[in-house]
Amino acid sequence: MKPVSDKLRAYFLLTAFMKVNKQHYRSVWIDGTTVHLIEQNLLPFKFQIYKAPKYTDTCKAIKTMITRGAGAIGGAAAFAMAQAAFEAKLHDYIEFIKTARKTIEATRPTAYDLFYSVEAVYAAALNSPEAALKKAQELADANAAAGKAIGEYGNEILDKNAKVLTHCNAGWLAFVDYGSALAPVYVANEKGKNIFVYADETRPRSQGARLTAWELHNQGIPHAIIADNAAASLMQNGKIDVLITGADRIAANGDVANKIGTLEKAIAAKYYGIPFYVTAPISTIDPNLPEGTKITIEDRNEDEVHYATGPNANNELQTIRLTNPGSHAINPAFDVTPAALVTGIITEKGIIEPNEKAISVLLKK
Ligand SMILES: CSC[C@@H](O)[C@@H](O)C(=O)COP(=O)(O)O
Repeated sequence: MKPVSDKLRAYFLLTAFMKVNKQHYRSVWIDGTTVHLIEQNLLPFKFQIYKAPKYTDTCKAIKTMITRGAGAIGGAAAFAMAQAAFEAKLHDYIEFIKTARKTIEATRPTAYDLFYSVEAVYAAALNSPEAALKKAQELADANAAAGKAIGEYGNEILDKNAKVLTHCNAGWLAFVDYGSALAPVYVANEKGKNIFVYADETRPRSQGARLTAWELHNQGIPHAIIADNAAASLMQNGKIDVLITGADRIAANGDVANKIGTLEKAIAAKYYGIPFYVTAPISTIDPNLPEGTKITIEDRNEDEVHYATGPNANNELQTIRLTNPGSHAINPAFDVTPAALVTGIITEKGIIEPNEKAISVLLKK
């Protein structure tokens, strides 16, 4: 990937607008060699920063979903690889960074941004820890800038007063900044288009009900949370104009892995003739995977289905069981939507058709 120019970086800083309590935050950043991450497991009830002084702490943050979402995972993984390079100075340098690379790559299997970032920062780390840190920072800046560009391109598909359905959270929390699926909504509403968003709750971890809703509320975007099983009925009743989601990995033929539940929304959208756009930076496209069926789908712990955490009447966070004690649950984290159900992929370099030819042209740009 091309390094972000000083001009682009300055532009980004001037136009940054993802704010919490009037202060601009990224979802992940590095200060010295300590990685800072917004603790997403506590949102929307508590806003807290998790500090990761060692690369293994950053790995833990990715594994336990303190940070989550393809772009944020990519940013965190890039910084983890840079942290490892500094830690490696005290050890057999090459052995240490090799092991660290494997450890970081083992944190989560589906989001391609993680592998994309680790590969690039590892290559830089072969030169020096300083080069690794520089590369990691460039990747984080590029991810934020990509979100802004996706927002500008995505704005073009949104009519005034459009009603958008989104699934999971692909807003700025899921990236370094700006986000993918919510970025077009942010840009369109800045331009006065009055977009309304339906946020699927997105069980089992409820990223839609918790994170997307929190983001939209903070940005003053009109929205409603809907139960996961409500979307098709809303489509049938003409309440949804367009679907926009993020992506965790896009295969070379345009098949899209995204949060579990995306596939059924895409099928319903096709049935009702509603356009379905996927938003993603180029770092989410895996050119080595010919089709989506080859994408590794993460199997997560069944407790995510059984339990949920939220505030009780005293505003203390409490975890409660939701399901029949004694029953098992199955918890695949992602599904694959075939390219034939996707209207277009909105990237930082424009909107493309979801097919092999368009993707290979895009990757050469
Ligand atoms: C920007 S990532 C795409 C999203 O729609 C979604 O699948 C996601 O946020 C990833 O899931 P998560 O398991 O929360 O890391």
